[in-house]
Amino acid sequence: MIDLNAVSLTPNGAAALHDISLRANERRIGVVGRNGSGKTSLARILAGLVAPTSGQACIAGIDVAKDRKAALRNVGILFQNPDHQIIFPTVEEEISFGLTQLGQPKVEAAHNTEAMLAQFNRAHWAKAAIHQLSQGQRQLVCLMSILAMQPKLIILDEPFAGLDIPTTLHLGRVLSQLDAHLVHITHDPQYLSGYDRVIWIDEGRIAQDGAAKTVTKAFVTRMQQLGEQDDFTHLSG
Ligand SMILES: Nc1ncnc2c1ncn2[C@@H]1O[C@H](COP(=O)(O)OP(=O)(O)OP(=O)(O)O)[C@@H](O)[C@H]1O
Repeated sequence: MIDLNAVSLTPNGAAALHDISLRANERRIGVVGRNGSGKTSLARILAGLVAPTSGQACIAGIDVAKDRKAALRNVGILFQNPDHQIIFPTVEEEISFGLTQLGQPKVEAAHNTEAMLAQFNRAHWAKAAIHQLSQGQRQLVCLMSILAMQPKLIILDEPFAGLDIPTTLHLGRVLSQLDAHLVHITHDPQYLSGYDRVIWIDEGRIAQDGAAKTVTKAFVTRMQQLGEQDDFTHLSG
């Protein structure tokens, strides 16, 4: 599913990712790392939203930076802040937009939008004004927009940040039931229990990659050691 070959990303001259090579086919992959370590940069590369400065990123055999249309079919990305993703005033417009981007005629897109809302028992949201929904509800709209497009891989960049406990649990249940492959970026390793693989990114490089339990344990131990030092010298920039 994921094939990164010597990927580097150097926006504005400073490297965010250095020479990352990675092959992965697990269904549930976690990504952890400090602030500024390169997690979001990696997410944007995987989704094809930015092209690597050097190297190549392929998802399901597609170079996602070069073939944007195929990338849209294969990869969905859910950002931490739904407002960075939402473009349209109503829920049905937001969900059907992605489907028309995939080439579905308006009638088909409308039908599939209705089906997606019904699947989440949210048919009554169709005409709702998105700005009147809560952050958790807007996050669910974004997730429905992505799921409607039936991607093979979904990238989650801190999907629970700012959500209350019941909303987090609800979204977590929805995510755990998905057939799609997930790459879940988080600062909270508890969300990665039961995952197939965890990758720890540090200063734009893979610091550790392996079984979820082993990597999250090493990561937490290291983060606690750094926390005890009580300084911010590791923050890049
Ligand atoms: N478009 C850009 N222009 C300049 N620098 C960038 C750009 N995108 C990322 N960077 C830099 O690359 C580094 C990695 O940033 P990134 O957002 O990927 O980190 P992160 O691990 O997601 O951080 P956080 O956990 O704080 O969200 C940072 O030093 C950041 O300032």
